[in-house]
Amino acid sequence: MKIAIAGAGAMGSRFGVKLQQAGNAVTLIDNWAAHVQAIQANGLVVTKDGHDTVVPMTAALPQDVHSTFDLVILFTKAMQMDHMLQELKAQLSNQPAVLVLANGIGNVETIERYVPQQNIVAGTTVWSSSLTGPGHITVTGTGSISLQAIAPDQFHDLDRIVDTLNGAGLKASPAPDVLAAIWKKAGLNSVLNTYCTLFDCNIAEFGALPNWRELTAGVLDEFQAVAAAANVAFDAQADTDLIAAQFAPDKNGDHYPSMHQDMANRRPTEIDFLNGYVAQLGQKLRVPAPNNALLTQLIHSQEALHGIA
Ligand SMILES: NC(=O)C1=CN([C@@H]2O[C@H](COP(=O)(O)OP(=O)(O)OC[C@H]3O[C@@H](n4cnc5c(N)ncnc54)[C@H](OP(=O)(O)O)[C@@H]3O)[C@@H](O)[C@H]2O)C=CC1
Ligand SMILES: CC(C)(CO)C(=O)C(=O)O
Repeated sequence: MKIAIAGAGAMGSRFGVKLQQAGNAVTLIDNWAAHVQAIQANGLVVTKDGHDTVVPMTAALPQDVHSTFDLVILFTKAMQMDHMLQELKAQLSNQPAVLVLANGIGNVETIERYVPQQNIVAGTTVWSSSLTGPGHITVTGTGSISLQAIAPDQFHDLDRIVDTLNGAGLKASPAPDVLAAIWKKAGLNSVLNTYCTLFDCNIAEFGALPNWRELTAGVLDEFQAVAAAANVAFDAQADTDLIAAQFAPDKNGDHYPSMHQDMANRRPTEIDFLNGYVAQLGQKLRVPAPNNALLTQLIHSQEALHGIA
């Protein structure tokens, strides 16, 4: 398959390598010029278990991409997605399938402004990765992907996408209810990303806290109440189990969540698409979500203290 990874930071690069190694023609597209130039000049450096591998890859700034693709995988941050879609309008006019696996709630609504519903596939992933510097990622653990077409009756290529991802060892499977899957992942991120950032710890260290279950329930019980009012299926207990499954080192125990990486790199976080989204929706639906509102304020305060606009 001819695949564009639009947003080739930590995750986009990790997925790009795996898809290329499985025989796909992959182009990494990103707006960070130093990152693109480093890959063009030296290849992408992937550090795993202390060993570096250099992978030659095609990388380009969005304005320098002139080919068309069968599949565009969107892996920007939630707040960069609109801009990336605008930049790729010419490529999107060729009607590729567009797959989004970025974290946060509300990405599909952004994509629908540029891509017909029948071409959109959405999902979530618990793979992880860190962007260590321009042209350099560090990876640990393994993960999986859940995905579904937004208009399943009109999209007939899901099996091909699932097979392509699985051919690259990415462990993909169709989700019966994609909105429920997105909320489930957002619940996990609203616990792990937010607390690990505030406590400056990795996922295993959060899991070792004696009160991790109370901290988790404070977030997820509110998610469940807001989800019920919004007619979205959400099970706080199932999400707690998914969170507990991340603590092992061969899963995501050694990983510092992407929000922690953003704060460390002095970059804006996705908090408004996670706890902040649920706090705001709760306000609109008259379902109180004070813990999520407070956590949103705490992260924004930390951003301000770090000088992040
Ligand atoms: N990292 C992870 O383990 C996981 C992340 N996700 C989700 O995947 C999506 C993509 O996240 P992720 O891959 O972590 O994103 P990254 O932060 O690695 O990269 C996103 C973009 O931010 C910019 N950027 C990042 N770091 C720098 C820097 N130091 N200097 C300049 N620009 C920089 C680049 O684009 P630009 O120049 O255009 O700003 C880059 O494409 C998000 O929704 C995230 O929540 C999901 C699962 C796990
Ligand atoms: C915590 C993790 C790895 C879960 O997959 C994630 O989504 C992130 O770092 O943003």
